[in-house]
Amino acid sequence: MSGVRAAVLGSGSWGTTFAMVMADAGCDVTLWGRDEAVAREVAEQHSNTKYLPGVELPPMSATTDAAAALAGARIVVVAIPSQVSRVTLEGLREHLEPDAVVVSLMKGVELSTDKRMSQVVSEALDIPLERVAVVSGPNLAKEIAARQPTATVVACPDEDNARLVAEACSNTYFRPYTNTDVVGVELCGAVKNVIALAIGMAQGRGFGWNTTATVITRGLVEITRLGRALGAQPETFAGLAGMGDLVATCASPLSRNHTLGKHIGQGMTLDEALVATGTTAEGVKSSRSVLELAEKHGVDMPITAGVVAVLHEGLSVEEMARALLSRPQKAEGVVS
Ligand SMILES: NC(=O)c1ccc[n+]([C@@H]2O[C@H](COP(=O)([O-])OP(=O)(O)OC[C@H]3O[C@@H](n4cnc5c(N)ncnc54)[C@H](O)[C@@H]3O)[C@@H](O)[C@H]2O)c1
Ligand SMILES: O=P(O)(O)OC[C@H](O)CO
Repeated sequence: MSGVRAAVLGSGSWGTTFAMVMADAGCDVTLWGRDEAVAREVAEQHSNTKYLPGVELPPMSATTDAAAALAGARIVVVAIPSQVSRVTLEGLREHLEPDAVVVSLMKGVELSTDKRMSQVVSEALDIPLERVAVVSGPNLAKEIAARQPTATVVACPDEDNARLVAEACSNTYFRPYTNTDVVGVELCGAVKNVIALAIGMAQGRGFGWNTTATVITRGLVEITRLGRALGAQPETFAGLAGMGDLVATCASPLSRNHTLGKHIGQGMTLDEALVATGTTAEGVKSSRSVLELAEKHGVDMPITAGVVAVLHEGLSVEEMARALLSRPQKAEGVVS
């Protein structure tokens, strides 16, 4: 999409990779981050060795000046940790162009409000939800930065805006599909991180593929159950943002949530696991807000509850497994 001005906020793994995706799609991209050295390296040396070692980036601008990044930007992409997005975006609101479409790449649910990231973006920037899109799918940044083929979902209530964003990130290795089910796509992205933590815990404890397949499948049931209670479309859960991302995140050692869970399963404390994993593992905090959201809507999410209990309440992985398997027998299905 030749020449469209885009700003990407967040110069970590996914922000830098998505800036690369859009630049390779023909956009005129400026990457914004807090770190002056990273911005200089991206702009002058076409690399970001802290987050994407060994990757050669296409030419793009990079700055720590948010006003400069946002000036003239038709598309603004947000790729910072979910829990700091509200305060960060409130500080940038005055620089947003009046016609800008804002894209959330974040896969989390806000603590204290239990809001999805598109809701947080809309409130923090004071723009309608029709101008907020979300991108979610099986999108491990390091594989995409190596220009390996993948697909994703661009969801927005306004189909024209979904198409605008899809065109702006469509290139030879990245294929977006559009969708209007923002609730479903966003919940898939946030809750799969919690399920990936559970699978990492199981694998770290030494459990094999039967356990992994069980947790993926029943995890998808939990995501679907919550999504349906919140008005999502059932078919979203079988798509790229649902099953697709669950498979990628739960199978790959590149997933930070999976890796952190594995450290816990191998016996580390949460603090030790956070240090060992580094960068953002959204599921650690979002597991609590997802569980709260489920409780508010009367939705049963036993795997999510188990993850919260292991991470934050001192339950062991063995105790979590026993608790999950000792629940009353029932028929298989999404609603049960
Ligand atoms: N990495 C992936 O493969 C991937 C893929 C899809 C979605 N995501 C999602 O994208 C979001 C960002 O993840 P990431 O992988 O880029 O994380 P990251 O840890 O690699 O980078 C986060 C960036 O945000 C910056 N940051 C942190 N606090 C900030 C603040 N207060 N103000 C401004 N900048 C701040 C950090 O300096 C860093 O540059 C997460 O919600 C994640 O779930 C990541
Ligand atoms: O590294 P994770 O666990 O944040 O997962 C990255 C992406 O969300 C995978 O699609």
